[in-house]
Amino acid sequence: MSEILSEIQNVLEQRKSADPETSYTAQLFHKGEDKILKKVIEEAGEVLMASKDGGGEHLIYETADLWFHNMILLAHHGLRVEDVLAELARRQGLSGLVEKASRAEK
Ligand SMILES: N=c1c2ncn([C@@H]3O[C@H](COP(=O)(O)OP(=O)(O)OP(=O)(O)O)[C@@H](O)[C@H]3O)c2ncn1[C@@H]1O[C@H](COP(=O)(O)O)[C@@H](O)[C@H]1O
Repeated sequence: MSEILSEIQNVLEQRKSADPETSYTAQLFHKGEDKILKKVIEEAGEVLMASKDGGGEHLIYETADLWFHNMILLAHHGLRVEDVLAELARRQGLSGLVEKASRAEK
């Protein structure tokens, strides 16, 4: 896994028990799931707007916000980035169209 994702994830784990007065992340954990979900949706909307504005640096910035808040949501549920990467690895080489067709057969 990318070193930066790993480092951020370690910080997130530490922030679960940190003082909300001193950390944005600790504030979100303290406010709980609904606030974290609200941020994920808000950041997804900002990604949409950045794309419609032409992408570029703005899209990179908003995508970083979205990924970061999604990592907080995973951590809230006791999940890790490695879990998502493992799922992506499992799907590697499996065409999305083939996977969709296999679901339709069930
Ligand atoms: N990568 C990030 C990161 N990306 C975005 N953000 C924050 O996420 C927020 C983005 O949401 P908005 O723009 O809507 O900001 P806002 O208006 O302050 O948010 P609301 O009041 O609306 O909730 C901003 O406050 C950003 O500073 C981040 N805050 C922290 N990190 C990482 O997390 C680490 C720990 O941060 P703290 O827990 O704050 O020490 C940092 O060292 C960084 O590595």
